[in-house]
Amino acid sequence: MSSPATVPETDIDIAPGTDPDAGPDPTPRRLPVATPSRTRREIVRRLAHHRERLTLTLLVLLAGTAAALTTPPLLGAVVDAVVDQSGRGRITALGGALVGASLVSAALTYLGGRMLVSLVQDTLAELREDVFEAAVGLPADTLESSGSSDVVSRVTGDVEAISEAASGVLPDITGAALTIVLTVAGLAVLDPRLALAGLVCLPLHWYATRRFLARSHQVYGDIRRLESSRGQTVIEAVRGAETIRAYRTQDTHLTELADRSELAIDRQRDGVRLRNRFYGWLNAAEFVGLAAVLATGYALLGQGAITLGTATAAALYFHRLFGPIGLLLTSLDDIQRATVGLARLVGVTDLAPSHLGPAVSTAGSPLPPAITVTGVSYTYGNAGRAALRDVSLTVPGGATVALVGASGSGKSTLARLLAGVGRPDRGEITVGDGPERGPRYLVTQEVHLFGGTLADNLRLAKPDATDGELLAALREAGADWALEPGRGLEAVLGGPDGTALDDGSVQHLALARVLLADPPVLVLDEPTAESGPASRAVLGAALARVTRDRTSVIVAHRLEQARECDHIVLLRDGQLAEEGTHEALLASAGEYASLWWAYTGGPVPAGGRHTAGHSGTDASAGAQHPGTHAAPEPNTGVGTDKEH
Ligand SMILES: Nc1ncnc2c1ncn2[C@@H]1O[C@H](COP(=O)(O)OP(=O)(O)OP(=O)(O)O)[C@@H](O)[C@H]1O
Repeated sequence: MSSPATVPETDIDIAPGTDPDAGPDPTPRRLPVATPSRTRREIVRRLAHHRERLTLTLLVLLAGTAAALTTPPLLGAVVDAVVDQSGRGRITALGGALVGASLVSAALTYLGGRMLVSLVQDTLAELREDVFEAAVGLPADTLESSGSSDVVSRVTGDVEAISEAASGVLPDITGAALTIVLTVAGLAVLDPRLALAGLVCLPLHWYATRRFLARSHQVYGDIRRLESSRGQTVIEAVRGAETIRAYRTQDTHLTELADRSELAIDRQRDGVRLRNRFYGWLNAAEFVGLAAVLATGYALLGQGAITLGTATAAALYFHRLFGPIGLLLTSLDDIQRATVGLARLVGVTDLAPSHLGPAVSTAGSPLPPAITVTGVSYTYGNAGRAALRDVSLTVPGGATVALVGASGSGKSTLARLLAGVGRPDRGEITVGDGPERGPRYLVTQEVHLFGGTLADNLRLAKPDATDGELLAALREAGADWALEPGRGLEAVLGGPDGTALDDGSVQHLALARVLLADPPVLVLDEPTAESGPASRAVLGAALARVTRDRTSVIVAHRLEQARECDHIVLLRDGQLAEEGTHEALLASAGEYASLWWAYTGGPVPAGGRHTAGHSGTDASAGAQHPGTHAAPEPNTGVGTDKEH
């Protein structure tokens, strides 16, 4: 596979080039937005899952509308009965039928509306879940480059817009659409000429609607993007409040926020202007249509072609259309907003791994997959220098490979790419026979603990794990502290009343999560870096158990950790400098050997020097001058650049 496809093979657009917020500040690359046809297909596909419910709902609504449409002819019949002096009995019977039809219509319309809302809300809930799932699974670089508020605004603002449209206008517009169709049919039954007269308003409706839709899609899309961009500015300012205060750049940030708010407000004003013009056109169309029906009715009555009751029924029918047509067209506003929201949600779901290509399947394969890295280069967006340059290596299936090298040599960057977090600018990474994406698991030293119990934190990795499995994983990960009396799976972690865990314990928990998730490929970035010497030994043993039977890559800060691995890769300045087994690398007397002898106080390789006897020497510390075999300084801890 060549360089990464940022957008999958589904037909989705990156937000249009006419990005209105390209004004005050270049905004981050946006998450994709699905095209209208892709959005339609997705909605149809999702509704098809509820085919029976949908059919039943439409039938109930149709029956309700049909019942309502019996009222104009019944009223017309009352008029004729009065004109013909048919007697009180007939008029009373017609009145009773009118009341009955109205009650049946109201009951069925209410029931159909409730059924429709519940159906749409269920479908929306499924979509929302998929969006969350896709967002959580997005590579960090996609999220970083699109700005976190983009995702946030999609799962809040967009879902809200759709939800409002679904419960507010959708039942009404479905009823309105049915009413329009049945009313025109009713008019045609009364007299086709009356129906034709009513239809003269259609060209005006058509013109106004097309004009409105053509512009409003763009305007509403712009509004949502501008709001998301404004949100991003606020989030960034809150996150960086300390820095902003330290550098006294509050004014700059406030100006930027004001600029973005101004842009959003301007575009919202455009939206209001657009709507007002549209409503003006609708009123004009209704005036023309009713005038045409009344004039035609008057002419036909004059010729004796219809009765007064029929003319009355026709006028009432047409008048009944005002409401539904107006409602349908004015609801286009909400529908348009909801459609824009849907396109943005479908755009995110299309980024889910299932849409990006087949996941690597290890089913049926006895060995965990090998990882092949070919000519991989990577540069961070804001950095001038490449973090990785043309790196190629192979991790055989089931092997454990250590990455070592000076601080900043690219170990963490390579680890992230190997774990599928971010994609190389050039070159490719394959896992087994599969593409770049696959079931890989990354553990960094920054293990996140969520509020909740120990069991909750473990079940993140395997939601259906039994208590027995959780305890077994903890035991195997060396987390004996968790099994002590008074602790246990229900111990609450974090918070004022919760159990505080030290760094080593948190690492145990991370390893237990790996055992539960049981991934075929595991990438561990500095897994024991934060632990003290005693717990380091326990963690080291646990690490050996965790890496067993999987393909593992470990960013090894301590050389004794690297020594335990099947293969060692030394990076220098973003390039692969040395690789081999511990013994082979010592024999070659290169940089690795130099670091090792410095650490253990053993022989000094030719041309090298070392400071002997550091306990716990960091494999990356001290080697700040790429290419030199300078001995490491005493261990000063782990690399400091943790901005990944
Ligand atoms: N988020 C980032 N943005 C820009 N540059 C970065 C970022 N993260 C790392 N770098 C740069 O990329 C290069 C490789 O960094 P990386 O963290 O991969 O090295 P490392 O060998 O893991 O270092 P350490 O042992 O200190 O963690 C360094 O020059 C670093 O400054």
